[in-house]
Amino acid sequence: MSEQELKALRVRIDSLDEKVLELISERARCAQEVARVKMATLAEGEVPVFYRPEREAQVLKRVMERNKGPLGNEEMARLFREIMSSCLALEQPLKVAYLGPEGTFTQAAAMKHFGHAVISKPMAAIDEVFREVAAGAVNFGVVPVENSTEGAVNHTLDSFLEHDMVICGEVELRIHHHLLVGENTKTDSISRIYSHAQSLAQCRKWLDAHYPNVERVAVSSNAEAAKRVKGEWNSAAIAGDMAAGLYGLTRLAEKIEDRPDNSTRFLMIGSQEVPPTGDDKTSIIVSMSNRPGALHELLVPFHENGIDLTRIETRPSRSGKWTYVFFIDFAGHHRDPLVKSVLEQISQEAVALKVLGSYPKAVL
Ligand SMILES: C=C(O[C@@H]1C=C(C(=O)O)C=C[C@H]1O)C(=O)O
Repeated sequence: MSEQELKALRVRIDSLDEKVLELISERARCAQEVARVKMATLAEGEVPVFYRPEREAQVLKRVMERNKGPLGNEEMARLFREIMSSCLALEQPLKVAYLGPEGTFTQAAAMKHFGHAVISKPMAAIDEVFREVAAGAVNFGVVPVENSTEGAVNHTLDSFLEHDMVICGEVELRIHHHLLVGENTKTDSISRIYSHAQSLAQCRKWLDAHYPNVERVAVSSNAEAAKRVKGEWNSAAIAGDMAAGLYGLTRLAEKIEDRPDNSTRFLMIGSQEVPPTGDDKTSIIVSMSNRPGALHELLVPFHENGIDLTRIETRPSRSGKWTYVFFIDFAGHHRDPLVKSVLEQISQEAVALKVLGSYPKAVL
C-alpha cells in the first residue's frame, strides 16, 4: 500500500471518528433526557429507577441482530455495552459490590455485565456481597454461581437461603487459568501453588501431569493467590489475566484449565424486579416434604407445560437433618401466564416456594 493511500484512509477515519463522537454525545444527551423524564414522572415518595436491565438487554440484542460486520456480534455488543454504561453513569453511577479482591473473575464478570463506568467495591466473601446489597450500601452485587467443570458454588446457593435477594441478571465468562510467577520466583524450585479451591480443581489434570508433587494451597481467591506469590521465591499461583496484570506476574504456562470450554456463570443480585423481555430465565428455591415421589411431582408441571429446565441443584435445607431444598432455573418469566400456572401448581405440593427472580438471559 502506498503512503498516499494510507494517508487518505487516515483522513477518512478521522472524519468518521468525528461523526461517531457526535453521535455518541447525542446518545448521551438522550440518556440525560431519559433521566429527566424518569424524575418528572415519579409518584410521590417513589424512588427513581435509572438502571433498566431489560432495556439494556434489548439494546444489545438489537445491535447484534443488525450488525453486518466486519466486527463480530460479541465485539460490537461489547462496545455498545460500554457506551450504555457511560450513558447510565450520566443518569446515576451504579454502585456494584463483587467478590474481591481486585482482579478476580467476579470483577471481570461485573465489568462484562455493567461496563466500566460503575463504582465497584471488592468484598472479602460471598456472604459480604449479599450483606452489602441488603444494607443498601450498593445497588447490585455480583457473585459466582456455577462452573461448567466444577459445578455449583455452594456459598452462593446457601446465601440465598439466608438473604432476601432478587436476581436481576446473569453473565457467563470463559475462564482461562495461567500458571503465574513473580520476578523473584525460582521457576525450577517451585514447591507450592496457590489458588482458589475451584481453580485448583479446574486445573487438576494439568497439575497432576506437570507438578504432581508440589503442594496445592487453597486460598480465598485467585487474586489473593497472585498477591502472595509476589513476595515469595518458591511459589506460583493459578489465576487469570486480570490478576496477572494487577500484580505484575508472568505466565509460566497459559490456559492450563483441563476443559477448554471452562466457563463460570455469575448472578447479579439486587432488590429490583426486572420486567419481561421475551427471552428470560427464572430462578426459584423449592423445599418439598421428604416423601416418595416428591421430586417427580415437582418436575411434572414443567414437563407438562413444555418449560425448559436449565438447571437443578440440591442443597441441605439447614432447617432439619437430611432435608433438602432445590434450586431450579428455567426459561421464562414469572409473569408469563404459563409460568404463573406452573408455579401455582408447584406451590400446592411444596413446603415452601420462593421466586428468586426473573431476568434477561445473558446476551454477552
Ligand atoms: C436510557 C435509559 O437508561 C439507562 C441507560 C440505557 C442506555 O444507555 O441505553 C438503557 C437503560 C437504562 O439502564 C433508559 O431507560 O432508556
